[in-house]
Amino acid sequence: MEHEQLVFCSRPEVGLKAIVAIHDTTLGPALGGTRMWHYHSEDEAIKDVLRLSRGMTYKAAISGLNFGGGKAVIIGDSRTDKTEAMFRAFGKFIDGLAGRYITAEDVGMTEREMSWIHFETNHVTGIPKSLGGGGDPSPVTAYGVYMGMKAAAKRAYGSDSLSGKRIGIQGAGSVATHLARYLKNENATLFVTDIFKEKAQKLADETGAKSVTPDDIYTLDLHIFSPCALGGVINSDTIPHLSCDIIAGGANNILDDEKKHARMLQDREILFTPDYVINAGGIINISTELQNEGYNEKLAMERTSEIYNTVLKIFEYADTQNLTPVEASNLLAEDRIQKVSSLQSIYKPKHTHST
Ligand SMILES: NC(=O)c1ccc[n+]([C@@H]2O[C@H](COP(=O)([O-])OP(=O)(O)OC[C@H]3O[C@@H](n4cnc5c(N)ncnc54)[C@H](O)[C@@H]3O)[C@@H](O)[C@H]2O)c1
Repeated sequence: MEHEQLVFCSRPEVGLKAIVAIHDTTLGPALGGTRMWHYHSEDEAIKDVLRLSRGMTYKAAISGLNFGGGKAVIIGDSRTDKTEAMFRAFGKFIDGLAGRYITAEDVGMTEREMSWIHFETNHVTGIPKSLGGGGDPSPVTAYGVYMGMKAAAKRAYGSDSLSGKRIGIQGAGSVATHLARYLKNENATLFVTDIFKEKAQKLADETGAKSVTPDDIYTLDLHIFSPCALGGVINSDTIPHLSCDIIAGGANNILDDEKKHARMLQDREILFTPDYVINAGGIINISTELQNEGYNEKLAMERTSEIYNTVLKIFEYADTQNLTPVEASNLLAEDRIQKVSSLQSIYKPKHTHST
């Protein structure tokens, strides 16, 4: 997948085994979260970090940000294995990359760990608001998913109102919770699921959703299916069971095989809203932490609301070029990277540089 750099970090005394992947730094330093997950093997972790970091390159590019794509994974159980020493060791490895990679939160991480990493490096975002950061980015991510979902509804139904729409949310974690609140306020009819039944039930109780089993979410009769758990859930096994008009979710890499499964959805006339476009609120949020003026929530929300227009633009481009939305989005992102890259031959005195 044409990565620039893959870094293995090991400190057995504190249980740290981490991998950092830097995919592309044409637009700027590689920005992307750290995921802590109980991978079954190193191979599985490598595959995940390679895919996720590539996704970040496209996400930053399509969102108009001056950042490249990177991601890190820590192999371990986020419920039992976390220690201050582990994350400080990780912070030292990040610091060693001297700003080529800037980390943030992802699945399995909280502000507490970001603060531990911050003890050792400044190349970290998503630190608590009390320390000048933006805190947990998931509320902004959810807002972006909501905006992207509305744009998809506009495209499919001619109106972006989600009132009365039957929407299934997979995963009852951070992004899903904030998303469900927006959807409840619009009077959507919600269904939620999680591998931890009590999490799904808690969200259902709060939002008036119906809690369903993890298997049933794929077969429900829905207007919109919103995967907000892990990647790869739209695949050759699940696509034949789906009964929905739109897929618009916050999870990364929702399609198991991007090309093949985007086509399969197109053939079934299911509108797929590219995940990395609509879940970009998180990176947009943390990117404002890196400005000279510091974190700016209002600006983050304003920029995230632009996801609505970006999604409509992608659908239009896909139409005119006879592409799937994912192909269209990838081409638009690559086009921006290429055009910005071609500007590097213009001489610019160092003191005028800005990010
Ligand atoms: N947090 C952010 O700001 C952000 C930004 C961009 C993308 N994302 C992506 O959104 C997704 C969710 O992120 P989050 O921060 O809400 O994570 P989270 O850990 O808070 O929530 C994920 C939830 O999904 C559940 N889950 C896992 N596998 C499942 C399955 N097969 N069926 C049903 N439930 C399942 C987990 O139990 C958990 O409750 C991830 O793919 C993440 O990469 C998050």
